[in-house]
Amino acid sequence: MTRNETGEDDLDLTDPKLASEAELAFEGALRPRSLAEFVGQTRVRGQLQLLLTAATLQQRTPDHILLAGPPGLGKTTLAMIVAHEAGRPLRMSSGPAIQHAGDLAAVLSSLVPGEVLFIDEIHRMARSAEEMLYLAMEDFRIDIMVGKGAGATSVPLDLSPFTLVGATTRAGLLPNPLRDRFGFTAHLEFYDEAELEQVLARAASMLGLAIDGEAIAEIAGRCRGTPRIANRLLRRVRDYALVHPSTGSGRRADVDAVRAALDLYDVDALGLDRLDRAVMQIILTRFDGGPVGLNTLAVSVGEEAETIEAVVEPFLVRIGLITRTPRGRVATPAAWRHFGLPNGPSEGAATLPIDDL
Ligand SMILES: Nc1ncnc2c1ncn2[C@@H]1O[C@H](COP(=O)(O)OP(=O)(O)OP(=O)(O)O)[C@@H](O)[C@H]1O
Repeated sequence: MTRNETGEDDLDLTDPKLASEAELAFEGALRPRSLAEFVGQTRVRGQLQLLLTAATLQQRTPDHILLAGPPGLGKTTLAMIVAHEAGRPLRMSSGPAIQHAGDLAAVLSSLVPGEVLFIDEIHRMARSAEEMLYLAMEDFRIDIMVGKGAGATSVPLDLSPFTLVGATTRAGLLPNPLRDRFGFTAHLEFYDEAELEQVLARAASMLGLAIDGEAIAEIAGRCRGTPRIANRLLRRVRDYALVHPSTGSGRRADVDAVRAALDLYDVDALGLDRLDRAVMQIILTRFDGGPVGLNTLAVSVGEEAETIEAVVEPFLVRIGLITRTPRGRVATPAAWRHFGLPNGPSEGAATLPIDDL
């Protein structure tokens, strides 16, 4: 990924991970501040509301919370909301920033009573820090090692009570002792189109962009069930409206503007981007529908196997374009249809263009 002169990254618009500083600022402005404003995730919202209200009634710090789910679904936003709703300060950190137990000790020992500590990507924290966190979460205490070698002693240090909110895209990578110490785990789901339409309508009004229901629905259908991608696509639509003003103000976008903007950025009607299409074209044309192994696919499209496995494949499976079999990935009949090929593996496959691989 490269940084262009406007400070934005040249990125795939449909990459659910956070991209640039410009996007960070934009997201900050759009984040809902309360559970009531937070769209969708009804079950998780209800669970969090109960947990927070019970803690308030008992005048204690809320239990530790683990937020699990794919990138861009609102984990950071929910952590901020938890602190806000509980009326407590928030400290933000992340797994990659905690590479030694000492890094964690410095954060924990400086927390004020009742503070909410958010650790994003908690599965990437150093193992030694994880072990320190077990005790901190359970007893609000840590043991600090003083000295080295045979003369080293451990000195206990009491901590202020705090609420840990951990976020992870890979809950399975967390060791059981850590997972078990969270009082509640929220599993965030992809959003349906009606929910994404609400996210988009709210963001459009905050951006001062007049956009009708049909245009919003068009974006909602292309954003992979992910609010971050929805907001990002909306931003490109707003750019398009500014550059191609249909009403003179440049603050109005209709469905034609949405289609033109998203076609320009290679995001198709199902939300597939260039990489998704490249993967599908390899499976459909070069391997006549599959099965194709992950590494073969990665080499064929010139991408890391990890990216194919973590970003491309889950989406293609979720929208029913491929299935995973023990022998590899196989295109479904819906995939043949989406790419304009009548009926599964056949001589027709050879006609599919592979020019943008
Ligand atoms: N339920 C929601 N309602 C409205 N906006 C939302 C919702 N969920 C997420 N968003 C918006 O989507 C963007 C991304 O959300 P957030 O940063 O919380 O995702 P995340 O799950 O923490 O992502 P990552 O795993 O990459 O850190 C934010 O701008 C936020 O405003």
